[in-house]
Amino acid sequence: FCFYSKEDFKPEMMKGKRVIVTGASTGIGEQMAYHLARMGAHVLITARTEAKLQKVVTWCLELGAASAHYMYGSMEDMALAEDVVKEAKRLWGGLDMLILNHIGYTYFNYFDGDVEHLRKLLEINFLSYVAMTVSALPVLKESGGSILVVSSTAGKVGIPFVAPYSATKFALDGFFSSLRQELIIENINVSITLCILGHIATETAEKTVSHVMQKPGAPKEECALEIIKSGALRKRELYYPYAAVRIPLLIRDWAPEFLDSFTRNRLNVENVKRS
Ligand SMILES: NC(=O)C1=CN([C@@H]2O[C@H](COP(=O)(O)OP(=O)(O)OC[C@H]3O[C@@H](n4cnc5c(N)ncnc54)[C@H](OP(=O)(O)O)[C@@H]3O)[C@@H](O)[C@H]2O)C=CC1
Ligand SMILES: CC(C)CCC[C@@H](C)[C@H]1CC[C@H]2[C@@H]3C(=O)C=C4C[C@@H](O)CC[C@]4(C)[C@H]3CC[C@]12C
Repeated sequence: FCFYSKEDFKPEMMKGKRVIVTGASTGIGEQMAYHLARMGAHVLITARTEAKLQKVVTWCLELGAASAHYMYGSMEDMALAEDVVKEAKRLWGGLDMLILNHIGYTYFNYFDGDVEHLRKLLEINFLSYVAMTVSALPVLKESGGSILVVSSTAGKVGIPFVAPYSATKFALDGFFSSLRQELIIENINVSITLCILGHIATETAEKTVSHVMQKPGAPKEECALEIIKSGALRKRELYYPYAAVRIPLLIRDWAPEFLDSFTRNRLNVENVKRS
């Protein structure tokens, strides 16, 4: 019964919806913008590099977006985070979906003790997500909208060489899982979907980790579509690729030492030289 009663995703669900996608100049965010455009949504995309955003907007219009706009700047600046939501209100008079996806640059290596890097990364990867959510909640309440938070296996289990990044992703789980409970208690019709992603073949990821991974990452196009679907269906969490993410999570609380050693064995750690 549970299986058959589940609602299916249809692209028409996103037609005319007003969506913000952050970090959409490259990678998974860029692919989400293209999927949304094909579905006939209104999109407002963000990142730091204006030239790349311009190209993505042009493609979105070509693909059939109801409208496509961009805003550029660094998400270290909480004023920008708030301005993006203000711009959506100005353009469309409301908002249906907030997709929080951007991340700041981080290294893949032994923790180097740089606390300032961690502080900056917390601002970009975590605090700006909270700031955007605070600004967007009133309009999302009006529309019965959704918040999608893009996270990672490294935001649920301990993975070596990503200590600062991992900290910011664990923070997202704590904050947004707590907020989700409060929205439910108060009968507020805004969904929160935490998207737990494994290794995805984006340019940044391939550059950063191809030397330690034994297999190539999953396709970014399919990943982007699964994220949109999970938000439209108001799921609590998404696991993509399903088995590669879900199985470690099931092992996590029952055999943590086993998962730790399995993870270390799965990475070519000898290729990581202390920098
Ligand atoms: N790829 C992977 O293997 C995995 C990715 N994820 C998650 O998926 C999401 C997307 O990752 P992916 O597509 O690989 O990332 P990319 O590096 O391809 O894209 C990152 C985006 O964020 C923007 N960005 C970078 N720095 C800032 C900043 N300071 N302020 C605002 N925007 C910024 C970039 O544009 P610009 O440089 O122009 O600002 C770009 O648009 C992230 O949340 C990541 O944690 C999770 C698990 C695995
Ligand atoms: C059970 C285990 C075998 C699973 C191991 C999976 C590990 C190796 C996977 C899961 C999540 C992945 C990281 C991620 O989330 C995002 C980024 C940011 C990007 O800019 C650069 C790559 C990086 C650091 C990925 C590196 C590889 C990670 C740690």
